[in-house]
This record gives sequence, C-alpha cells and structure tokens, in this order.
Amino acid sequence: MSQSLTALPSWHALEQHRQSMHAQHLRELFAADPERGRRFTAEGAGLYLDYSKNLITDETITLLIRLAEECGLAKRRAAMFAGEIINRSEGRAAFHCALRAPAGAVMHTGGENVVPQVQEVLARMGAFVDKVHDGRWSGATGQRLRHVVNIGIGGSYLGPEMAWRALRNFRHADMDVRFIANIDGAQFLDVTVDLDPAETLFIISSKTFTTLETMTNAHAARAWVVAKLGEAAVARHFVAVSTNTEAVRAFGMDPEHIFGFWDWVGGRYSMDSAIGLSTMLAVGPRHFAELLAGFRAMDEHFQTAPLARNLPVLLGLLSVWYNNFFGAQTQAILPYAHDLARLPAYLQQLQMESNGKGVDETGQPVAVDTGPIIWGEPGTDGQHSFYQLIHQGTRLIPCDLIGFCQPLSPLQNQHDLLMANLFAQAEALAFGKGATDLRAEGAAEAQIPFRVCPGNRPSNLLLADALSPATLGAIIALYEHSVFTQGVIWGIDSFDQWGVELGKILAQRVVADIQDGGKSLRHDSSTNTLLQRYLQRREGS
Ligand SMILES: O=P(O)(O)OC[C@H]1O[C@H](O)[C@H](O)[C@@H](O)[C@@H]1O
Repeated sequence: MSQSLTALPSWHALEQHRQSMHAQHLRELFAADPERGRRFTAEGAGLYLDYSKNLITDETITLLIRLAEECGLAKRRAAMFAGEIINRSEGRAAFHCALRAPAGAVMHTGGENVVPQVQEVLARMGAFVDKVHDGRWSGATGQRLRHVVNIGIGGSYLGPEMAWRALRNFRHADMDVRFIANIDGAQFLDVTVDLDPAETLFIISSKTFTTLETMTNAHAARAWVVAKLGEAAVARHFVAVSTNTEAVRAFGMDPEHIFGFWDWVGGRYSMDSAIGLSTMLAVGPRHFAELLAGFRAMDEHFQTAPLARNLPVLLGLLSVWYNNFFGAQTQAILPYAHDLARLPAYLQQLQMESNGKGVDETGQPVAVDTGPIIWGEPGTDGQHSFYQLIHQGTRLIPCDLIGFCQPLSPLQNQHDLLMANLFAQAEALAFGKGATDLRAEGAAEAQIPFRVCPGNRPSNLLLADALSPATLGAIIALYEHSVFTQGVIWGIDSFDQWGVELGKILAQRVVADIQDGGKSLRHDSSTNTLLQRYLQRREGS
C-alpha cells in the first residue's frame, strides 16, 4: 500500500499542486474570494468547522478527496462499521462505534450482535451509579462514598480524566473523582493524602488487567483500605473495569463488581465503554447517555456526509496535507476552554499511539511520514508561552483552535474576552502583519524585521454552542474518525500499539536486576553504569 500510495495519480497531482502553492498567501486567497470564509466551512453533529484559514484552494480539496477515494476510504469506513477485522496485526475488529449504538440497533462482529451486551453493561453501570449516588451502595462502615479514585493508565485514564474536567458543569453534587495513573508513589500519596478510606471507592480500570502501573497501584490501594477498614471492606470499596475477567477474579474481586468490555475496543477508544464508569459516577447516567449520543451523531455524520463536507474526513485530509506535502512534524491542539485542559493529552494518545507507525498493514516500511506529533495547551495560556514560535518561528505548525459560543462558567465579560482571543489568534496566524503596516503605524525602522509577523500559518477553527456532554462526545468521535481517515491514507494499522511493548519487557528485567542488588547486570555499559549508580545512591547519604 505505502509504495503504491506515492504512485497514486492523486498523490502525484497533490505534489505538483503543492508546488503551485509556494507563492500563495492567505491574504491574497481571502482578497481574491470574499466568500472564502463562508465557503470553506462544514457542519455536523453540532460542530461548525471553519477551515478557510488553511493553505488550500478548491483544487486542494478536490485532490485530497480524490486521494481519499483512491485509498478506498469509503470501503474501509464501511468495514469498520461492519465490525470487520480491520486491526489485522492483532486479528481484531475496531468496533468502538458499537459502544454508542442505540439500544435495539444491530451491530455484528465475529458473527454476533454486540449491542445487547453493550446495553447490558450500560444498564449495570447505571444501576450501580444510582446506588452510589443515593447511598444504597455505601462504604463498609455505612458512610456515603463521596470520593472515587480511578486507578488506570493510558486509555484507561486519559479519557476519564479529560471528561471529568470537561464536564465540570454537569457533575453530580458532592461527587469527587480523582485519578492515579503513574507508578510513582508521589501520585498515590498526593491523591490520597486527604481521603478517608471509609468514603472512598476505587475503580481499577485496565483492559488487560496486567499493566504494571495499574496492578501496583491497585495493590497499594487495597493495602490502604485494608489497613483502616479490614479485609472485609474490599468488596464495598473496589470495583473493576476490564476485558480480562479471569485476572480480576484472581485479584480477589467478586464477579458482580466487574464491568466488562471487549477486545474489539482499543484502550484509546474506550472512554465510552465501561472505562467511563468514573465519568458516569461524576455526571450521572443521563449525561453519560448524552455523551454517547454526541459520539453517535458524529458517527452518523462520518458515515453519511459527502466527503467534501465531512468533518472528520476534512480534518484528517488536512493533517495529511501538512504532514506529507509541507513537512509539518507537529500539530497543535489549542482549546479556548479551560475545561478542555486535558484534551491535548487525550488526543496525544489517540493520535500518536494510533498513527505512530513505520510499517504499513502488510508489514512493509511506509514510504511517507505518518502520524504527526500532537501537543497543545488551552488558550489563552499558550499565547503567553509558545505561540511566539508558531507566529514567527521557522516551523510550520498547523493549529486546531476550539471554542464555544456559550459560557458555562460566566464571569463578568470574561467569555467575550476569551473568544476575542481565539478569533484574533486565528486572524493573526493567517494574515500576520507586514512591514508596510508597521511603518504606517510609525514603528522604528530598526525594529521592523523583528516585528513582522509573516502570517500564512494555517489553522482550523472548531466552534460549538456549549461544552455539553453531547458536544464532548462529538468532538472525541470527530478526532477518532480523523485519525482513522489518516490511517487509511497511509495504509497503516491504526489500532495496534506494538511499539510500547519493548519498554515494558525491559522494565521487568531491570526490576529483577534492582531486586537482586545489581549482582548480575547484563545490559550495555551505559545502562549498567546507571543502575550501579542508582543502587549505590538510592538510600541517600
Ligand atoms: O487498560 P490497560 O490494559 O491497563 O492498558 C493501559 C494502556 O497501556 C498500554 O501500554 C497501551 O500502550 C495503551 O494503549 C493502554 O491504554
């Protein structure tokens, strides 16, 4: 696939078209077409995308759509929604869209309609959440469980933490949710410092239930609860979310307290599965259902909107455009919403673990660059930190700017000020400020080279009415399907993650070395020396 990608007629045409874009500036493109800011827009699932401030013309979009067609995007999309084994290296479907299918829908994978199982788990989650909220499920001493600690990492953490913050305005009164992911004891101690075990519920979230960090923290939590409340308290204070029910049982947990999901849900695609139990505890079953409805609305848009008006397709193709035809190595996610502070971290895993691949689906080395580096911070914080490089540095950094028309946390006129910054940044990136304007304003001649902002820096602007559960679901599904679109173009498996395994295996070996005091170090000279120094100094002086 990857060899033939660069041989596709559309790829070739895009390369030539890219040459013709050298002389184009967004200032001229906008001047030449007064409708540009209205034409290069698309809407779906409650999201409005303005992609007019990209380095594109009509021809760019035509060619990118042709590329998607030549790469078989529609067929691949149909295969994903049909539950086919599209994660070939792991022999699995990538069927996360079934997690948000409406009750009564029929979605088969492996010859089975999975919707009833999905609905059954959702119903059990809902019943459990209701019991915790109304106190029918209390701690071992009969006290209300007011604190929830989700122990999990990667896909079993980033989505729930992002959603906990994003849905701050929808939280159930007096439910506090916290997260322990890192194996560093600092996080465990920090999160639990002011907690009373009698009021704390732990959710052990792990798809595999073998992840070192999660298992280690789960045992620490168990010991912490048992020390204060005794062994019998474990059943009231621990529940698990996993696909590996055997391992959960071996951990000593009652099968009744396990919320399952399935191997066709990738970790980074699982925040809308039972991995979202902490989210449901935070916002309640009704808001969780709205979140799922938002995902579903974007699934429907992705399946039915024409490619040229299809939000995930456009975002995905624009990423390919900059990644492969402009050599852009990174992409910034800049939410103008403090509540989306963890969205960049969430999208880092979603995009970089999915598309950070060097071979195609057949195992052949890819011929072009794949997944870009994703990073970002909320605006306006970033403006006072790294935007300098975006505006005047030497690198091209396509930006996704995300904002909301209605403030859920109104405070004086601060939302207007926030949104003014969002619109102004997109404008400044695109149009910059030239020497002529600076001179007209009387800028000192010696300063002009330093003050010129070249502009022509691309951005997407994503606008929604309010950061509701449904909007959040739509935004996440938008990026899921954008990642999928990119993966289809590059011909890679976006649903495996073999690259993370080596470090895990080596860590186990190093643990053994540390435990035997470094008696038989068999690493390279650097690792051996580092381990010796660590072993000598770890007790302090
Ligand atoms: O949910 P778990 O099985 O504990 O996995 C947690 C995370 O760890 C792995 O190393 C993978 O890189 C992630 O994709 C996964 O989300």
